[in-house]
Amino acid sequence: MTKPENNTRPAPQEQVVTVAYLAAQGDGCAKLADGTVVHLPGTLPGETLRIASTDAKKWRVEAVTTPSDERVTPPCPLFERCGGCTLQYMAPSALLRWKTERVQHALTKAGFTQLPAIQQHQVPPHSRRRVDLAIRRNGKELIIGLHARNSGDVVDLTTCTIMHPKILEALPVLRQALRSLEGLRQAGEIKINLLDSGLDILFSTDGALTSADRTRLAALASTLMAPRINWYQRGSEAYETVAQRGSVFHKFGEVSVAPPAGAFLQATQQSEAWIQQAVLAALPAKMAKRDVIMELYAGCGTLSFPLATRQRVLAYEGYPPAAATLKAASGGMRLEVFCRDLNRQPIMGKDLSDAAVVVLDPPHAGAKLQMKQLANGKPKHVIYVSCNPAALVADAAVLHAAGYSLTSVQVVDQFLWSAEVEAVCGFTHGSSRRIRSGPSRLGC
Ligand SMILES: C[S@@+](CC[C@H](N)C(=O)[O-])C[C@H]1O[C@@H](n2cnc3c(N)ncnc32)[C@H](O)[C@@H]1O
Repeated sequence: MTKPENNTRPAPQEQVVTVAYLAAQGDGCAKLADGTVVHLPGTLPGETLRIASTDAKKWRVEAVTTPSDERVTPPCPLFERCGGCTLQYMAPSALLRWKTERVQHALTKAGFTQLPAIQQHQVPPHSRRRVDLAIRRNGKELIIGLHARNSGDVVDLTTCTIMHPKILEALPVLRQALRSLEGLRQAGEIKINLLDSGLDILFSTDGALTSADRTRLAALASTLMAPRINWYQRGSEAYETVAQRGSVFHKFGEVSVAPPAGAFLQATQQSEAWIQQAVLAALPAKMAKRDVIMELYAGCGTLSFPLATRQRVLAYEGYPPAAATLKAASGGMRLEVFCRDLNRQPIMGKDLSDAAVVVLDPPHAGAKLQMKQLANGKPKHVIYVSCNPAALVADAAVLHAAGYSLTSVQVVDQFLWSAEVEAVCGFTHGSSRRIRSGPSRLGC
């Protein structure tokens, strides 16, 4: 018997649309015939597309009929599957321009209508020195990689266009060694930091390590010449060192620090230098000997040590191991370190007003409570390092309302082919100094 035909499914509708702009995550946005805006991932401004839908809500791209000049062949063979570098079809120069526009848009939305010339920087491929990957058992295989697009599956990173070669080369060795761990039942996570002392590894498993596992991990540290491997069982707060074969250190300029496992570092060595230089360049030209810089969200000292070469610095950090690292390395410098949760206990306005400059580099969510206090204290200069344009809108709006003007902006694209962007913004209170506005300058 032949199956009756299902005539209930509607025929797909088709439309031809033109992409007008990119949304925050880089999806192309186009208007349908009825004026509705649709998000079309994988498309670029100016492109003409044939799109189709069966329910008038979800539209898919059938064909890019007029591709943009800025469309390129994605360099990574895993591009279609891996959820990591979703914008690889965009020429790097277009990507940097778009990220710069996002920062400009954020500052304009915050109220700063007159923007200074923006210096831009972009890291090259194969430079990422800090990765956070998922581990999965798949039969006899072990997968280490990033989540697939729109799914919880993990794509094995057999290659990668962003990772530093030293991390990429370690992955086959890690797969081989972690596969044999009895404590790894189905899943785990691994963070790898490429420090000056070598690979620093922090990983988790869903089971307890056996003594045989610990022997295997000691051998793994030797094979990778990794000075340290730390481990925790999922759900546990604390990690432990399971292999240590040498000292762990990382240098910020002349200063050597011993970062805790999984420590925050800027994504690449080059972008770290650009961010440091941008912060130093945003300092006022003249400072008195007694002037103090207050630094909030200091981490292990990426900015603290360069700043301390200029002035006395009071640095605040909320993660105790990072604050301890910073403190341990601060000897002999004009640097005092305080461990403080700035969400619970922000520095009060009256204390901030004593600082000649406040430098802050908050996490992704921004610094809402701390900004209120900055607006109360009104220190003369504020240097804000942003990793999230949405948070920048809110935080910079507080400065605008408090009477600050924007004096410098540098954009650093350190997460190539993603929508992430860093910006270093200098603000001055009550400045009547006219800023030089003009076209952006490419500084990379
Ligand atoms: C974007 S990182 C910047 C670190 C450092 N400036 C650097 O460039 O390496 C943000 C830092 O803020 C710290 N942090 C996050 N939440 C905090 C809080 N509530 N109070 C104080 N510090 C916090 C994190 O531990 C992290 O070190």
